[in-house]
Amino acid sequence: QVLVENFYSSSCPNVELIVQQSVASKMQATQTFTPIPATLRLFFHDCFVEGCDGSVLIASPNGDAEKDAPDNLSLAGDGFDTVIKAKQAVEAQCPGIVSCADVLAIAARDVIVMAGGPSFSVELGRKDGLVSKASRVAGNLPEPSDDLNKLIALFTKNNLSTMDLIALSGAHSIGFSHCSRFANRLYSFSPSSPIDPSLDPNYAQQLIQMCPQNVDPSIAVNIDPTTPTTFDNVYYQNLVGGKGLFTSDQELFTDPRTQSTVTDFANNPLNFNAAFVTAMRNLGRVGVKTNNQQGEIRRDCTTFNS
Ligand code: HEM
Ligand SMILES: [Ca+2]
Repeated sequence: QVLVENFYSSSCPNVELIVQQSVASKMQATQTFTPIPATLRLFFHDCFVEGCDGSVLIASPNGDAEKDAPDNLSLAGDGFDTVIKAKQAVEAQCPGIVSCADVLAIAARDVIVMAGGPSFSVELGRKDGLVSKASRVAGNLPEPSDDLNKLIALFTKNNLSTMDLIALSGAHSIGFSHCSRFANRLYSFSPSSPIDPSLDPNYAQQLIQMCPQNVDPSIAVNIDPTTPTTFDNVYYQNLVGGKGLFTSDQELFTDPRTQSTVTDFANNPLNFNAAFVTAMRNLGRVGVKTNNQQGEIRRDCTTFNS
């Protein structure tokens, strides 16, 4: 019923090395940063819908799989590709042994390390789920406009604490967002103030420059304007300075319930790292399936076995 760190120690002792090397060659091949944030976000979106079970990886010819849901359309292809390739590398040495859900969990850790974040051991033993439906996504993923009450409620539903919410939001230390996800904060915040007053005015002007009204919907900006390709605690320093990109980010500093933790993480990178590692382990336990009734070891991450 529970995950363990050494789950594959006799059945596939090199699994973590194989995944890490595969992720490294994906990085070599793409020559961009994009696989790193894409893989981390993919893990989050997997765990919050049906649990950490690889359900997000399934491709449907009918376009009705989990990945086809509106909330998942902005998951970058490089994240899927990173996991699918890593699983292929694992299958070549340990066929039918390691789940896609576990490969995704290992890859998510590896990309954090590649971006300069903390390393940690990953609990393993997940089975791959048997359900992947677009219709099961709505309401299970947070929206960038969510306030703290909504965020806490959603994380609580997944057995995650407010501390986990604050720490995991630090993933927004890396990666990109499309303009549409925060444009309301620049142009239509409230009748009296079209620009969200919790935004630093200079940062707001920069965002308006990068994201003019009617901007090409494919344009994306760095979520962390300061150190966008380093996994660090500067995200929290940004929040203190009014440079949280989403309402969901900025709320963590605005709301008195979470402000002191944000300030602590801004000042103490080691406290952030420790909380993040704990929170990633908690995230990796969400809704996991560990027996053969609940799931399978998928051979190809994009299709159920049959
Ligand atoms: C707390 C509530 C959260 C909200 C509302 C949220 C929302 C978003 C949004 C709107 C984007 C931009 C997507 C786009 O336009 O392409 C994004 C990107 C991202 N999110 Fe979150 N997120 C949250 C939590 C998390 C968590 C817990 C993680 C991982 C542990 C995470 C990791 C990422 C990463 C790495 C990106 C960048 C993706 C890329 O560059 O491909 N987010 N998030
Ligand atoms: Ca899932």
